[in-house]
Amino acid sequence: MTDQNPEHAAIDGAVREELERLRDSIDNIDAAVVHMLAERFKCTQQVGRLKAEHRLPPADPEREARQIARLRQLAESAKLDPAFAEKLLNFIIAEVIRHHETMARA
Ligand SMILES: O=C(O)C(=O)C[C@]1(C(=O)O)C=C[C@@H](O)C=C1
Repeated sequence: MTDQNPEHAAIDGAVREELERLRDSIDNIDAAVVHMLAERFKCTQQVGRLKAEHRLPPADPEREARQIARLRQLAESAKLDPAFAEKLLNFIIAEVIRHHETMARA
């Protein structure tokens, strides 16, 4: 059944506009996240090279513990779920360690 009420059509239009505006912001934020991650990986690539050259272990669990504690605090003050922030950092670091291990083998 189609809605014939023109007032509803106007509301739908406003909702669609609001959705589009929010999605534009989401797309901008996602682009910023990708660019920031790319910069982070450029840094960790250099760390990986340094570690491989000097035979240092790919992972540093003490450094990770400090990063996680710091990020959880930042998340809390930003009203972001600290558990989510921790999971995200662990996910990123796991990928970095994988890269470091590949470099150490090369
Ligand atoms: O700081 C280091 O030693 C790194 O190798 C970088 C990094 C990170 O991605 O932040 C990755 C692996 C380590 O376990 C700790 C931190």
